[in-house]
Amino acid sequence: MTPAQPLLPPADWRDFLALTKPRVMTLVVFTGLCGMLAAPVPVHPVIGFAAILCIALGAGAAGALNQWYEADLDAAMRRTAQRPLPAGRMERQSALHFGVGLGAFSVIFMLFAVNMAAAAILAASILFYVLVYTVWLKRRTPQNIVIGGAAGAFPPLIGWAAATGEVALLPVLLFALVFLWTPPHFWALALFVKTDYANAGVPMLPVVAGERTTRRQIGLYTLPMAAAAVAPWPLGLTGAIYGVTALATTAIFGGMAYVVATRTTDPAGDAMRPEKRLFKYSILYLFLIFGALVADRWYA
Ligand code: HEM
Ligand SMILES: CC(C)=CCC/C(C)=C/CC/C(C)=C/COP(=O)(O)OP(=O)(O)O
Repeated sequence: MTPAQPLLPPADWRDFLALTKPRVMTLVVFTGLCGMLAAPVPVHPVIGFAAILCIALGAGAAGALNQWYEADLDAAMRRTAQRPLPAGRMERQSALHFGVGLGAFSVIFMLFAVNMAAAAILAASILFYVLVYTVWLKRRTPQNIVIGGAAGAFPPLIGWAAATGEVALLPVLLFALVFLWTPPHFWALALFVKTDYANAGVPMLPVVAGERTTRRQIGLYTLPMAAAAVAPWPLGLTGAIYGVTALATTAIFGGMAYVVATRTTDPAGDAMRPEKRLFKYSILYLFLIFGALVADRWYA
């Protein structure tokens, strides 16, 4: 008979918050909010608040279920070893119950307080992140983040659907923008935390295909991403505030991606490696471009 495992002390609220990956969630919520505010239909503030709350809770639930499933990987990586499960501050079961409960609540609340379309897309994005990305693809293929990254591209569609009850060309282009943005965003980071993924046995592109291929792929994905970013203006879906901001911020993104794509060695003395600069800018970029979308709708 094996001795009973000692029970962990009850986890702190901060540990439950950490399960929701709150820093990544800020951008997920922001793109959802902007998708909602860019819709041609004004939303009642209470409905709008409920929709954004549901996106935040749903994304948080997805983050918790991701951490429940991959506590072993998180334990093997320096960047993630201090999360509540690998650090031993929480039982795995607690993370599972928290994730399932929060996810179910977010979808049901969205259904009754907002509408069916928004609830259905929210449910799809939670399931996509947890089942398609985390369970199915992450440990199997370096294309994991290309396909699985679709989960993080849904929020602008959810926001739009919350306002209008349907989807349209503009939110589909916003989905495409975030979808095509994800590989440069993530692979830029993966270039400088490559050893972490190698240690954990996760087949991320720099580990499996090497640095040169990863750099080239970052450059390649940036081209259709730029097209998706700028397209709403010539298509007449937005005005010049969005168009000019998209052109300028995307040109900067393109320039940085070009440097990353064509760099072969890590030059000594470079204070910040180009891929680190691109990763940081990728986050600012989405904030700026989605912010411009709302400014364009409201002030044009
Ligand atoms: C499968 C796709 C993605 C992967 C694998 C990925 C991975 C990562 C990783 C590993 C980090 C760094 C550290 C961390 O905070 O855990 C990060 C940071 C970040 N990601 Fe992503 N990401 C993806 C998609 C997205 C999407 C769709 C968004 C939002 C639209 C996003 C927003 C952010 C933000 C805001 C940060 C900075 C967090 C901070 O300040 O610490 N990511 N991402
Ligand atoms: C609306 C909704 C349900 C959205 C959820 C989708 C979401 C939060 C997408 C962002 C993707 C993300 C955080 C990937 C992190 O990868 P990882 O899990 O491999 O990162 P890690 O190594 O830090 O655990």
